[in-house]
Amino acid sequence: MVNIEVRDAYVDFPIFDAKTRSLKKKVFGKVGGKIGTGAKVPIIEALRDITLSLRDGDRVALVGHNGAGKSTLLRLLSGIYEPTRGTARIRGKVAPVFDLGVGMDPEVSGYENIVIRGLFLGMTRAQMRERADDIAEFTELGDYLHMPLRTYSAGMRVRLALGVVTTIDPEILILDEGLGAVDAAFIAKARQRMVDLVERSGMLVFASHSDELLLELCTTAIWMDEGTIREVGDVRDVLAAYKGHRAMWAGGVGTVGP
Ligand SMILES: Nc1ncnc2c1ncn2[C@@H]1O[C@H](COP(=O)(O)OP(=O)(O)OP(=O)(O)O)[C@@H](O)[C@H]1O
Repeated sequence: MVNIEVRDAYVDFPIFDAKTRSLKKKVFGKVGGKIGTGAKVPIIEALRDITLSLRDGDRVALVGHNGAGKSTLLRLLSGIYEPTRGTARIRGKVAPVFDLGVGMDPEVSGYENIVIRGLFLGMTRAQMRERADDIAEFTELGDYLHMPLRTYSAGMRVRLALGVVTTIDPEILILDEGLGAVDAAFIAKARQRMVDLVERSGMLVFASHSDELLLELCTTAIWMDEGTIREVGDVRDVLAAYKGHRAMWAGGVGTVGP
């Protein structure tokens, strides 16, 4: 059975080397979680009072401005962070995809990295060997797959990582956006593989600033704001509410043309 239950969860980061004097001037920024200065050490309250229940088949988008707590929540849902207070119970095997480059070794070849990255995401060596040809073809990296990863450009690395990620069979797929370095044509090619990946995943939680991708892959959405859940609902409704707020927050209404 695949599910995640989070109850009254908080995640705090105490900052031991902060310049507390300037914090007391209370110059508040527009982004980020609340900074508590009551204790001896300033504490960033990245998540506050999170209660959430996710089931098999859920396809959840996470939206919110920079520092709203999306990545922290994804790490909590992956079991990478423990809540400071409250509980987070995760049932199912999690494939966390935060930084596409994590779990790769710059000194070994692209082919070897296909296996290493697959192991990192919970696959077996045999499963990855079986899928290596398909991944190789998808990446279009040709003979570069025999070269050490350190010789690859940023976009070439993302191609390899995306090739691997889109062949796995996850129970719980946790995705943080990180597709910036690849060219648009490759993203278009990767899109169908992403859709197939999500279809065979038990559960998806996906944080992204791309409305288009969220609408394609997700059915419900959670709007994070200053470390709390501001709204949960149908992905279209929540995106519309968030975008309306974002336009107001930026000091304008809608987009400003040239
Ligand atoms: N390792 C950390 N140490 C200290 N503070 C952190 C750490 N990680 C996150 N934070 C703080 O927690 C808050 C939430 O950050 P988080 O990365 O979850 O935001 P986000 O919604 O993913 O933002 P973005 O859209 O910019 O990626 C921010 O105020 C950030 O400064």
